[in-house]
Amino acid sequence: MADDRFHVYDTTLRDGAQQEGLNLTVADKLTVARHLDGLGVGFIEGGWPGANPKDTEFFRRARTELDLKHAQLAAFGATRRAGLKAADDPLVAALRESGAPVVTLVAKSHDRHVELALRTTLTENLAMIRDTVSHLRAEGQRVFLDAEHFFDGYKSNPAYALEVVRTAAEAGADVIALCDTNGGMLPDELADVVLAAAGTQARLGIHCHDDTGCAVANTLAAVRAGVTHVQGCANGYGERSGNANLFTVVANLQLKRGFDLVPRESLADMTRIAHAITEVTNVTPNSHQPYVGVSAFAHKAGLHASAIKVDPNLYQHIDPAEVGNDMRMLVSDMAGRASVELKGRELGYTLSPQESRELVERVKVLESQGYTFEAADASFELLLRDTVGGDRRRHFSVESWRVIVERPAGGDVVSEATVKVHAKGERIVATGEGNGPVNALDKAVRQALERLYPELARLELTDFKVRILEGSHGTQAITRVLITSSDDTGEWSTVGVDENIIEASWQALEQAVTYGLLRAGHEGE
Ligand SMILES: CC(=O)SCCNC(=O)CCNC(=O)[C@H](O)C(C)(C)COP(=O)(O)OP(=O)(O)OC[C@H]1O[C@@H](n2cnc3c(N)ncnc32)[C@H](O)[C@@H]1OP(=O)(O)O
Ligand SMILES: CC(=O)C(=O)O
Repeated sequence: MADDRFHVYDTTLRDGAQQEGLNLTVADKLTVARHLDGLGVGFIEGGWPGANPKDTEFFRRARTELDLKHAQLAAFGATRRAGLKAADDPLVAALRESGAPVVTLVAKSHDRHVELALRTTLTENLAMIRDTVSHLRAEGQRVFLDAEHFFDGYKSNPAYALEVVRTAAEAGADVIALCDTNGGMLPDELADVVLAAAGTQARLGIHCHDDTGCAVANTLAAVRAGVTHVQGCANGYGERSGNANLFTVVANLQLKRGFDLVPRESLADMTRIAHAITEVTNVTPNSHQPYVGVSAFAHKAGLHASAIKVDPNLYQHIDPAEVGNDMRMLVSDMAGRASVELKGRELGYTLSPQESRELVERVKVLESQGYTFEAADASFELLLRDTVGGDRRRHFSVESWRVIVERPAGGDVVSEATVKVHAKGERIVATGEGNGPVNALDKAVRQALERLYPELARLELTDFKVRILEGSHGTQAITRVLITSSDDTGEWSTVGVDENIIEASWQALEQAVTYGLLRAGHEGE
């Protein structure tokens, strides 16, 4: 069970699910809950039982299907309707019957919202809070209260906003989470309001939206001002611009402020967990996300690399391993000798100063022609091998290739490719038919080489991207082709550039096959 003195409260399955385009099934929610529990958060808000069948079902299935090691489940819902008894409100009943040990009630704390949105009196709103909290407490549930629009409410009517906090605490709510619902606050003004709310003596929490890009900063400012309960969402999911990113909040508090929030080994699993959750949500991971993004510790500038060569801490705020991430060197026209030397080391090669100089020059010239090695790791390694070993990658040489694309009268378009290659002392001529010219070339080259290199059967082209580099030349523009290939154990990318799209594709394809053969253990002749 997590430490009760400071709460890490996740609301991915409720507020995170309010993100446009994010739709979770009950099974997805159960999976995300397991990942969050693996991270060691204290509370997982599972949804709003009674508001929709899926959330009700989630709490029903959670009873038997979730075996949480750290976290407690929280059911979210609103205070009773105006004019109704809490015990008679069907939505309050759904919270009671959810089986969740914790209920988080959302309550209005902004006078204008009470009058305009709830269409009731300020006094009745306080009664709704008091009744609902005390009813659920009497039923044996722990109650937290989300004071909706607290900061805007405080600006409008400070005495009323504070009265909401007091009323909830006196009725038995353990934590009053102050919500920046519209996400419009900045850290300094938010901290001042938290300090004012601390005068109520209630235990305070914080729930921030990211509409000013300050949700994490606001959360940290609130902690500094005394809150002991932080809410947020995995990967910063949430309505509009999202919620405070819980991963960033936890990493900041634990690594920069010395809080002991999640087990050290769980923090070191954070990058994996963040990505595992994106697999479930089907939301493309933000590669630039602090701490856990794939680019969070990727270095492109040559000057950075030259300092990192001496000491990685010179250009990194933490050791990436603390959050389960890795440092990566990117090679591009911004590289220097140190960049390629370190990248070489990452790939298992030791480059001499002369080789590094030569390689960096080749990279810069090729990038000026349109190649990109940052996105084509395998092409860079082949270039490196050429540089250090003097063309060590000849598994086959190409005499010629030809592609015919034809649409016979009344028929479908067909492509046919012929390749003439030399490999292991043989001259081989092979043809392939495909639904497009690149597919036909791919089949022809496999047809030519598979007898000599049977491992090629495991190689698969998984992605093919084309980009026009100089649009001003219309159909004569320079084309860049990036191919991603995979085998049983991983994937790699290669690049080709030419005015002719088929030649650019062929370059990327030839390198993809060569690299695949290297991976299969063939050093080449
Ligand atoms: C800031 C936040 O993100 S809070 C979470 C918001 N999340 C959601 O709204 C998602 C789930 N919501 C729903 O499924 C639906 O809105 C329901 C089931 C809750 C309510 O649906 P409906 O009964 O059709 O009402 P509708 O959504 O139109 O209006 C909400 C009602 O709740 C009332 N209400 C709003 N906030 C509160 C509150 N804190 N306490 C009590 N009642 C409230 C409104 O005044 C309105 O009442 P009315 O029916 O008398 O007009
Ligand atoms: C409760 C909540 O999600 C908010 O006020 O933003």
